[in-house]
Amino acid sequence: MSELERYRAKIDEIDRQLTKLFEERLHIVNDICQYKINNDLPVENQKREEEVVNKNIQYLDNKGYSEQLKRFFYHTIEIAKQVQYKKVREHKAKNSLSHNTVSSDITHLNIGYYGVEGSFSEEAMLKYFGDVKHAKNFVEFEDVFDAIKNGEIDYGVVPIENSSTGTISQVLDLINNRGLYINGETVLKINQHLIGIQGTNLDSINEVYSHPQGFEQTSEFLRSYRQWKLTPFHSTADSVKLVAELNDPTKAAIASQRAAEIYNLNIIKENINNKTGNSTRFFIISKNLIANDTCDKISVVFSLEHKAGTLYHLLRHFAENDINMMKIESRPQEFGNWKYLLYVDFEGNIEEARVNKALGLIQQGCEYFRLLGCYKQCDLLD
Ligand SMILES: O=C(O)C(=O)C[C@]1(C(=O)O)C=C[C@@H](O)C=C1
Repeated sequence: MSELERYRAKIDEIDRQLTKLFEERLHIVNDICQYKINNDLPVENQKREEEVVNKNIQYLDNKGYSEQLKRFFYHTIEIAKQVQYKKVREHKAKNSLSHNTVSSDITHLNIGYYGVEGSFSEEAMLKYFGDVKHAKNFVEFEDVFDAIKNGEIDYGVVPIENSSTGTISQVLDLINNRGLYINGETVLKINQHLIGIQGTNLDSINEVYSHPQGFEQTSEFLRSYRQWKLTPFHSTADSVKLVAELNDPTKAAIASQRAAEIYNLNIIKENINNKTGNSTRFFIISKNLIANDTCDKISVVFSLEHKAGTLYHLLRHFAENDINMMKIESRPQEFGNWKYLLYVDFEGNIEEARVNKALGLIQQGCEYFRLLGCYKQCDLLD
């Protein structure tokens, strides 16, 4: 046996032991995961991770290997988390598919929407759920998410994308960061109007209120009135409410016809949106992953590592499994600079083998992965 062969024989024996221990560790990780599922605990526990790393550094005879051991445990724990996330995902998918769906009996549900009465989100809620008797409204996007998290409402309705201004990134980030799920979607045609009190006209106005989206969607019309002060407000409907309260012909709002009717104001100039086919897509969100076999659209989010070809290597799993991607959006990660999360919507149901295969492979290729929802896609208006 040459010298090199002798060293390799030693390595082989160490690797054999490591493999055995690795397997044992993963068995325990699975047990921990089951305990976490049963007790509704999160997979990640950063305090425990630090303990694991620091404790083991103490065991080193040669502290010069501290950095390397730290990296070794970083990868080991990362693998443990991926195994747990996969198990949690499978558990949730199984549970939700067997008995859950957005209930058609909505009388006992608490539903909330973004904005005040008359908001587009309220209209979207009525379109999706029908005649909701006791809906709650929330002034900020965060408030809708907080109300779902603390159990004040079962479902929330929020805008996610406008056909001319694009994704409302804040809502996308909130769904992921707050750990909530998308249960459905609906789309509304959005006609924006210039609204004011009796006696207001284009010459009397000096200040206009709206949500920033309202300004963006009507930017071409507003370009002819550069003298107007544009003041962003919580929501378009809230702006109408404010203008009604101010009762001043120099103030106007940009919002829907319905908001103008509710607050008893006049439309000074109708249909001022840049695009005639202006429409907005809304999400119905909740704490639970809710799906049944009628669902045909899936949303996921995963991290993009800082390596050449990562995007291609992850996205190819969609093409190779014959999955039609509908939308991709990249957003900066919450922590760390120049690190991104990729949000992908695609056609399919989480029970399909091709979907599970693709998601499994994507999950293996990234540090962070989360299923955001499996729901029924709505007809997009032209
Ligand atoms: O101890 C736990 O809670 C685990 O899930 C195990 C483990 C690990 O691999 O050591 C994995 C994930 C957690 O973030 C912390 C630790």
